[in-house]
Amino acid sequence: MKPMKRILITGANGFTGRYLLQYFMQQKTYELFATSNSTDKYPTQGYEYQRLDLTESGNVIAYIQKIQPDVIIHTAAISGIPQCEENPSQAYSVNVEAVKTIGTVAKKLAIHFIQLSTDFVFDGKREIPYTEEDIPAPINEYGKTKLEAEQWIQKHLTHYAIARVAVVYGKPKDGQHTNIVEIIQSKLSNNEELHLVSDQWRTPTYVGDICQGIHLLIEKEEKGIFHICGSELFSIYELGLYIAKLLGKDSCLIHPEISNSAFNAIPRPPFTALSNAKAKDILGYNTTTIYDYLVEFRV
Ligand SMILES: NC(=O)C1=CN([C@@H]2O[C@H](COP(=O)(O)OP(=O)(O)OC[C@H]3O[C@@H](n4cnc5c(N)ncnc54)[C@H](OP(=O)(O)O)[C@@H]3O)[C@@H](O)[C@H]2O)C=CC1
Ligand SMILES: Cc1cn([C@H]2C[C@H](O)[C@@H](COP(=O)(O)OP(=O)(O)O[C@H]3O[C@@H](C)C(=O)[C@@H](O)[C@H]3O)O2)c(=O)[nH]c1=O
Repeated sequence: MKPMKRILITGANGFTGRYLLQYFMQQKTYELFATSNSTDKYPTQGYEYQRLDLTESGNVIAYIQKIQPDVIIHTAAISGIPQCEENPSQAYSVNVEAVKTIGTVAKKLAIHFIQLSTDFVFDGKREIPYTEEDIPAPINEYGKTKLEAEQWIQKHLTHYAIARVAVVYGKPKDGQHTNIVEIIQSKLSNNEELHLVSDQWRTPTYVGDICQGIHLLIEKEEKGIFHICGSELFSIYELGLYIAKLLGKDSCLIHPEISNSAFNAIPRPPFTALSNAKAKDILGYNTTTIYDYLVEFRV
C-alpha cells in the first residue's frame, strides 16, 4: 500500500487554514500537520499541531526538516489590509520573508509547495476578468507583499502552485475574522443598515471551494498560478442586494457608497474579477454559488 501523503498546513488557526485542515481530515487519506502563530485554538484529534512563528527562520527550517512533509499548504499571512498599511515591515516579514524561508526548505526537500494568494495583486483598472496571464500591478502594501511572494516562488521553485482566491466567505469560528457575506447576512437578519461599496467588483470565493481546488492541485500536481475563486461577479453593493433578495429581506437597509477618504479609505483595486476558466479546464474545479451557500446549504 502507498504511504499516506504528509501535508503541513500553515495558518491553521486562520479562517481558510482551519477549513483546509478539517477538509483534509475528512478525506482520511493524509497525515496532517498544522502550525500557527499561537497555540491550537480549536484542538481536536487527527493532526499534529505545533505553535510556530514563521518569522523565526531557524525554528521553521528545523520543524520542516523534522516532519518531512510531502506537501506544504501555506495559508499563513498578515491578511488585514489596514494592518499591512500600518505595519509594512511586519507584513513584509510574514508575507514575503517567511515564504522565502519555507520555500527554500521546500526546494531542498522536494516538497510540493502551495501558496495562497490574492486578487489584490492586480490594480483593478480593467473591465473584464483577469486571467493567470495578466500582468499584476498591486496598489496597496498587502498586494505588493503577496505579489513579491508569488514572484519569488515562480523564480526559485519548480514543484509549486499558487492559488489566487478573493473575498473568501463561509462560517468563521469564534476568534476568526468574519467576511462580507456573513456581515451582510447577519445585519439584514437583524434589520440593521448596511453601507456597501458600489465601485469594488469581486468574484467571491466559498472557502469549501478553496479546499476542493487545493485538493485537485495536490492530486494533479499541476504547476503554476490558478485562480481558485467563485464564478459570480458582483460589486459589493450588488452582492448585498442579491443576498437581500435571496433571504427575502428589505433592500432599503442597504446604502451604496463610493470608496473615498471617508469610507473604505485604504486604496483597494476597483475591479478584480478573476477568471477561473483555467482551473475549471485543467483541474476540473467546480464552484459554489451564493445561492447554493445561502439557500441550498441553509447556513
Ligand atoms: N480572507 C480573504 O478574503 C482572502 C485571503 N487570501 C489569502 O488567503 C490566505 C488565508 O487568509 P485568511 O484565511 O483570511 O487568513 P487569516 O487572517 O484568517 O489567518 C492567517 C493566519 O496566519 C497566521 N500567522 C500570522 N502571522 C504569523 C506568523 N508570524 N507565524 C505564523 N503564523 C502566522 C495567524 O496565526 P494565529 O491565528 O495563530 O496568530 C492566522 O491564523 C492568506 O494567505 C491570504 O493572503 C487571499 C484573498 C482573500
Ligand atoms: C465591512 C465592509 C466591507 N465592505 C466592502 C469592502 C470590500 O470591497 C469588501 C470586503 O471587505 P473586507 O474588509 O472583508 O476586505 P478587503 O480588505 O477588501 O478584502 C480583501 O481581503 C484580502 C485578504 C484579500 O486578499 C482580498 O481578496 C479581499 O478579499 O466589502 C463594504 O462595502 N462595507 C462594509 O461594511
